[in-house]
Amino acid sequence: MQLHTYSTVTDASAKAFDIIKTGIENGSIHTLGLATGGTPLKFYEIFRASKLDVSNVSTVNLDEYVGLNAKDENSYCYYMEKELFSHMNFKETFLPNGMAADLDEECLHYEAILQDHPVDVQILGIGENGHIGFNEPGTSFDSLTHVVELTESTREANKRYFDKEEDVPTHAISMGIKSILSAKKIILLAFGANKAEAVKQMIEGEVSEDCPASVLQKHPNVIVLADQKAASLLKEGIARD
Ligand SMILES: N[C@@H]1[C@@H](O)[C@H](O)[C@@H](COP(=O)(O)O)O[C@@H]1O
Repeated sequence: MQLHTYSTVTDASAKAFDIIKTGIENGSIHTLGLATGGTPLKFYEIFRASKLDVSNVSTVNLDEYVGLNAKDENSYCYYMEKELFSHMNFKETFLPNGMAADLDEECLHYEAILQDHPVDVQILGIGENGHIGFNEPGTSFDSLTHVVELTESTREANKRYFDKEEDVPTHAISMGIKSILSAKKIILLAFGANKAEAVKQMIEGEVSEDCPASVLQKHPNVIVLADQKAASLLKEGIARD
């Protein structure tokens, strides 16, 4: 795992975009894995301002809430349209459908989409409890796309986006840990002091299902782009550049 620390979110996000831009321009990125949440907002701002030609690029998103439709401002589908897709010319864009009548069927369907669109670079954020996508602590490292019951801590952390806490969905569809690890390259963004403990567990902790992000230690090509606050609990002297 490589770690790069930056003094600003903008610098770290610009680095993430540079990597993506290079890959798209040299033809090595056919499918881009995308994430939602507060963390990648600056990255998307830089991305959409670039007006990069992405007509040969497909995207797959990590997750979607169950029960929110594409017009719901809190759905990840709405978020992606607003922050990125409506500004760009992607070939095709995929998210799990949280409104599917048969959610288990939708998980299989989404996994088939992933098989057809192997992810070249996956953008990831990290939850305060170490979750990636919506894979909460305890999720099997062998998991594929599945329906998740959100933990109280995740619902609490995400309630800032909703009018009322009871509006926060209780379930989501998420790519599994195994699905995420099949990406050829992973760029994890982590910003803010509230992510410092999760970043420490991810990088220095033992690889354990108690911290889903720790599984990234086993992936051969992971770059963590963190601000200094998120990296503040890491041991002095840990490799960084
Ligand atoms: N499902 C998303 C994740 O994909 C995201 O990485 C994480 C952190 O969110 P934020 O970036 O808002 O801190 O939690 C959310 O629940």
